[in-house]
Amino acid sequence: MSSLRPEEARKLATAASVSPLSNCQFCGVVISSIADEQKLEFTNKYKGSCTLLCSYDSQGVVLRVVSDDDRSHVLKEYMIAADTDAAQMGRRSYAVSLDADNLVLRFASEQDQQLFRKVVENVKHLRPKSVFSQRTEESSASQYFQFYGYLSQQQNMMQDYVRTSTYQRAILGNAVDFQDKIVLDVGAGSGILSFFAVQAGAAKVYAIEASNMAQYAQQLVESNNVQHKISVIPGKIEEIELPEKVDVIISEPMGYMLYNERMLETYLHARKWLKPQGKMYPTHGDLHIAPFSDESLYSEQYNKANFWYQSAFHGVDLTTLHKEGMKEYFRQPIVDTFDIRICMAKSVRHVCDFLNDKEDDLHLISIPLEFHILQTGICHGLAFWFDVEFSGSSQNVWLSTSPTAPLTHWYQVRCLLPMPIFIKQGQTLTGRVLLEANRRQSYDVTIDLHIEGTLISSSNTLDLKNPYFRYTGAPVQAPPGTSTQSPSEQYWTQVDTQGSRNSSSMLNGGISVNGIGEGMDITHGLMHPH
Ligand SMILES: C[S@@+](CC[C@H](N)C(=O)[O-])C[C@H]1O[C@@H](n2cnc3c(N)ncnc32)[C@H](O)[C@@H]1O
Repeated sequence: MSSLRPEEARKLATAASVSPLSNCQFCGVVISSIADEQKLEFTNKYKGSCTLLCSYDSQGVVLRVVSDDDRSHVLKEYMIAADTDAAQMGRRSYAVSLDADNLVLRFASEQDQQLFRKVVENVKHLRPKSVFSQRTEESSASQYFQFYGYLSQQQNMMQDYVRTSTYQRAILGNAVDFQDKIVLDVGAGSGILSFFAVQAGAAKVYAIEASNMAQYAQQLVESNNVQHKISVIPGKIEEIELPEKVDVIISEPMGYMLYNERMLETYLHARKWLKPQGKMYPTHGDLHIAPFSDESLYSEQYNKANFWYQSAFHGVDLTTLHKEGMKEYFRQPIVDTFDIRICMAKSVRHVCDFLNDKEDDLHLISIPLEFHILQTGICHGLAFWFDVEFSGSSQNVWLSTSPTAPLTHWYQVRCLLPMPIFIKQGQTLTGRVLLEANRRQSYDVTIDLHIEGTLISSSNTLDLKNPYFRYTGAPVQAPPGTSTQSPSEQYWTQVDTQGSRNSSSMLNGGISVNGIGEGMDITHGLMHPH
């Protein structure tokens, strides 16, 4: 029989996310001490069963033992501290060394034993590591959540008009999926998506945010008077508890090249809270991959590395580092935008199904490639972009980061080959992209390309965590060599030369235009020489 009140049990179960822990108690506990360690003989320490009263203080947990028959006075007081030795014994018992006593606590139920274990682990900081902390270096996580704790970073995303408006349209355009529903916002940030869910009629939104932004989200919730609808829960999705399952999960977990930040895993993890037939907004993501040709990008990187090719830089020979310099530059994925006509073949699409894919499917992603080359040229690497789709009951909405769509803060990403390959129209380029997740919340990206029927191949491994942000804001240039007509003639054709001819003849006829007229011979100035 458990004496733990339901709300206390819940708090203990969520020990990792609730701080400070509240007090709790276990009754019906039989306490034995080890009489003979060799023979594993136990003697009852106290007559009958006892109640353990646990209360937290700064040093750990104070454990008071009272008899179940007479609770009026404390039989013994122990301290469970970080260095307390403790171990589970079977399903209902726990061995613990407290002061000079080696005790075995036999609990009334398995559940009690498990909850007690959480109490001990929490004190000892031995609580089982969450999925998130298992896969993430501590330094990476703290830097990551510090970044998202800045209002300016949330603002940066919120001000991506294409992104934010598309989310709002996807949610409001499918209000039927939100009306009176329970919603989970994974990585709520400022809470903007939670507000959209409320606008669409949600009954309740759980907004989970691991960074300090959770406090600001709470302020926005209160100042917008929706505290009865939006419940901000600070913490990581992998570590928090919800009081109920949800109908819809909303999130914006996409990083560069879709997978950077590894937040998609968090999004998939959150499905443990989704009711059967529940909805995911967005529902799936498509990663597009295409071979590209861009000599100017290639030579820009190559020439930067050539700095290390100097044999007398201020009198110092740098050339020994040239190879490493080259490697470093070519390990950086390039983040910027481009004209899609640099792509030499139709993109290959790799789908991530947010409703069905498993979290660990994203640990190693292998994407086979087959491109049918549309234009002869030098392939300098692979270009990547992604789209996500919100499959709603009323309508499907797409958010695209394609070079053919309006620019977003995800731009596009290109991975260069240090050794580009010449390929002809009609040839087939095969190979694969391998995305290997790392503990820095990112991926090592290996690209392998091979021209079918030849011995020509090229490969590279890049570090997605350390991209080169190349975007300058300058308008995208058409790739050289794409004009099939005279651009000069094309320009003048679209200018209304006929209109200016008409006005000049009117001037010749003596009619004043804009006050310029009689007596002034300006006709040749208005005429086009043909
Ligand atoms: C790309 S931002 C999106 C913020 C907001 N939903 C929006 O659309 O403007 C992702 C947010 O998720 C949070 N986040 C990332 N991983 C998380 C996790 N495991 N648990 C909770 N929050 C997380 C980050 O701190 C960040 O604020």
